[in-house]
Amino acid sequence: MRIVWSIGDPHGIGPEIILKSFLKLEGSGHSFLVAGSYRVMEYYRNALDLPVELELIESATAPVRHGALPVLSIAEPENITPGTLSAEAGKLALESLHAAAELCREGVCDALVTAPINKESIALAGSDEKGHTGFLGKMFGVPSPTMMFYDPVTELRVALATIHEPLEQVPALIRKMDLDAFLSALTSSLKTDFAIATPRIALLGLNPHASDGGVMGCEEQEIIRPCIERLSDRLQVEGPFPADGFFGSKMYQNYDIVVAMYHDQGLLPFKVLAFDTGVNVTLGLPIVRTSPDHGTGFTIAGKGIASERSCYEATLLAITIARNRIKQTELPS
Ligand SMILES: NC(=O)C1=CN([C@@H]2O[C@H](COP(=O)(O)OP(=O)(O)OC[C@H]3O[C@@H](n4cnc5c(N)ncnc54)[C@H](O)[C@@H]3O)[C@@H](O)[C@H]2O)C=CC1
Ligand SMILES: NCC(=O)COP(=O)(O)O
Repeated sequence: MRIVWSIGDPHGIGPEIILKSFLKLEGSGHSFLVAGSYRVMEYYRNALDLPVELELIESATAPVRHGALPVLSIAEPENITPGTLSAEAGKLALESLHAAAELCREGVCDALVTAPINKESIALAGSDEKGHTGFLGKMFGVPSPTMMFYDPVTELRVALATIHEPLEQVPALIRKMDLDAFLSALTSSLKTDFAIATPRIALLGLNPHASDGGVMGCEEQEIIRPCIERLSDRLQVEGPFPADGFFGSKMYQNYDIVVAMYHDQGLLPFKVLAFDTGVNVTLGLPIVRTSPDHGTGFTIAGKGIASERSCYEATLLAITIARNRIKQTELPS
């Protein structure tokens, strides 16, 4: 497989975790490429004294010296200042993401692994995107890709019904969204990307205690429960479960995936359980995209102490999903 890493925010820990992941993956039989900036990669390689040979390439198909990490230069920033917000950094992050995704669309690379971007820096660069998921959704004409997190150690999977939305808008969005279509698409993606034939899905409630029969809120009775009933003969969906005890009691172990109604409801427990090893996956895109589960880590950028584990796991998962998709296309129809 050929994997492209988009460089992420050049002032964050992205370049460092890419370099450290490459040291672990070089010799794995797969090939790797960074879309971003040679100067930035060289800066972190030198500052952190990481023994990676870099090679500047003009095109993604150019031949590369054995053992070197090729870097496709998308832009070369004037200033590299770890831990700072900047429009130039945000612009490079987005341009690298676009170029890397194009390489996957063209079939030059088999999967995209994105290093973290900083949402404030991309806003300074003039973007109104809230992250990779929305950016890639627009780029590939997929209106609502699904954000899912996977921990390869515990096999915990968490998907989000709503993603980067202000909390006050969540109930209206849950009412407005097509939850049936969301769950059907989730089931299909788990089949193709994770080879789970009949995924068992747990839906969390929106309100405290899943509203205790309507005592504190009504979305469970009006939206979530009817959806589960409608789908009961087609999909394995259960709930709505009270969110507060669901993870602590390990109920999640009875399911292939947990659907949280909003960002922090799902990601808070996920990151408590799996921060180091967790992976962010975008489901529903024509290309394979994974990412570490953490952000740009500005307070530790340039210090050499960032863990590459999540980026490494994201890269392994991207390879697995790319393989699973190929296997699916080879199945008799
Ligand atoms: N995939 C992506 O592009 C993501 C981007 N972000 C963005 O990143 C920016 C910073 O977000 P924060 O909320 O501060 O989260 P963060 O994940 O960057 O940092 C949270 C804490 O975890 C630590 N940390 C993060 N990654 C680490 C690693 N690999 N090794 C050791 N320690 C690590 C940081 O030092 C900090 O103490 C924001 O703009 C956010 O929106 C956040 C999550 C994912
Ligand atoms: N909380 C997840 C996150 O911020 C990453 O979002 P995305 O960049 O994968 O859309």
